[in-house]
Amino acid sequence: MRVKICGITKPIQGKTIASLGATALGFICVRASPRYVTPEQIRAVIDELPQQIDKIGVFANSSKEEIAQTVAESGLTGVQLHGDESIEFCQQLRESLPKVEIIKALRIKNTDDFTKAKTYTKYVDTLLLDAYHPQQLGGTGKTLNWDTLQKFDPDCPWFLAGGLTPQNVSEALEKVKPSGIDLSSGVETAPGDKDLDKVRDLFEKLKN
Ligand SMILES: O=C(O)c1ccccc1N[C@@H]1O[C@H](COP(=O)(O)O)[C@@H](O)[C@H]1O
Repeated sequence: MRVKICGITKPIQGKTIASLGATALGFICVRASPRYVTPEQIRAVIDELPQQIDKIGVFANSSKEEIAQTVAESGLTGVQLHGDESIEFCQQLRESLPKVEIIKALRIKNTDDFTKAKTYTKYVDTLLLDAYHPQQLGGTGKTLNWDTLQKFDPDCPWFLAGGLTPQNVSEALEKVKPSGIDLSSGVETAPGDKDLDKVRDLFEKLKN
């Protein structure tokens, strides 16, 4: 199973989290977020990482040009679209960045959003489901209702996100069978500052 730890800001934390077992690290490219990092800061983290780990930039309603420029400057291998990006936008971005993994994130408000999520599967590489919050785009610590996700089985790989912690991840994975999980605020001491003990605890829980 893929394990993505998101909201990395510090090279030493990125390197340690990769060595603990993360398969992907995420970098917030949304300026309004307290976890925002510039392309130069992302590059400084990526320079310390093993080649095989996925390096995902998180964007929300950015232009294709801005995304492409950030990818080129930083060395990202994937982009997570966490805003209101349309199917057409995802399709065009995939054409212009054919070697980059395109992940469409959907913030789930009600069960209609599962149907909406499935309409993207042909046009992206991966889906990500996060919890809806009226004021914040992500990194909210809010969980999805995992019971409603038991039958979610799209035609492409998908990440479960939203409020996952070392304490609740086992319960989530008993109920839901995603291709990967994504954690941010559940393994932090403060926004953008990862708690390495919590990350260790997470990987211990995932071994069982
Ligand atoms: O983390 C942020 O600040 C953020 C800002 C804008 C869009 C997405 C953001 N984070 C994403 O939120 C989810 C879940 O986070 P959490 O585990 O509930 O804290 C995760 O996919 C992050 O990539």
